[in-house]
Amino acid sequence: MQITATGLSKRFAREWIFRGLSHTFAAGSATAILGPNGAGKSTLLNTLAGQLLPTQGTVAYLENDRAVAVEDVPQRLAYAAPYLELIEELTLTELIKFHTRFKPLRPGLTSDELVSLMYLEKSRHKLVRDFSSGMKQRLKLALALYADAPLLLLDEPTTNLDRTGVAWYREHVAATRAGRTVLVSSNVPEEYDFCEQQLQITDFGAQAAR
Ligand SMILES: Nc1ncnc2c1ncn2[C@@H]1O[C@H](COP(=O)(O)OP(=O)(O)OP(=O)(O)O)[C@@H](O)[C@H]1O
Repeated sequence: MQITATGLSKRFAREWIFRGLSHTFAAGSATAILGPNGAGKSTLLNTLAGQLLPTQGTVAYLENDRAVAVEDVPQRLAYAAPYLELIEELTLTELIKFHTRFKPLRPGLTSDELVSLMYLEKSRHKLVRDFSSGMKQRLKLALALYADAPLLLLDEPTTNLDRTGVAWYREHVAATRAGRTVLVSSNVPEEYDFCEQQLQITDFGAQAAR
């Protein structure tokens, strides 16, 4: 899916978070959205995904040369972020079953295979509430990486992951990124060094707005 931002600007109250951002995210490309804490990376991801309305400017989506309406973006979107919560009252098996009703896995991949890919076989019947923070992050990532969705948004993807977890993320993002438009919001090179493009949010930030 191609995403074209034109003159995109977002303001919360009196504060411009970014302003005048025009950029085309080509179908199949991977872009890192970089900037310090609070610079507006998550806000930009959410605006590009159509989850937040821009204050000014537009976002347009194109899939196989056809325009996609913003209300049809969520079904094409897989999103992992620290602020997106898992349903903690469910067991792993229940959660995958529930989640994949709305966001199916890529063709041919079963829920059992997903559990194996996450190395969580022993935790099938454990409540997600009782997972460690690293296990929860691996679960969030796996549900996004292995979703059948052409747009993949990863916000600070290695949050809570140890060295093994980071290596796992890198292996599985490499295995699943082909053909998808990937946006990674990050401060950590090992999260985004596979991205061929980088966008510095501060280039479109408060200073640029003055
Ligand atoms: N709903 C909101 N209402 C008002 N201000 C908001 C809202 N969401 C974000 N902000 C503000 O927008 C700015 C950018 O926040 P954002 O979370 O996008 O930054 P970030 O670059 O992703 O930060 P981090 O690296 O810490 O995750 C911050 O000043 C934040 O307080």
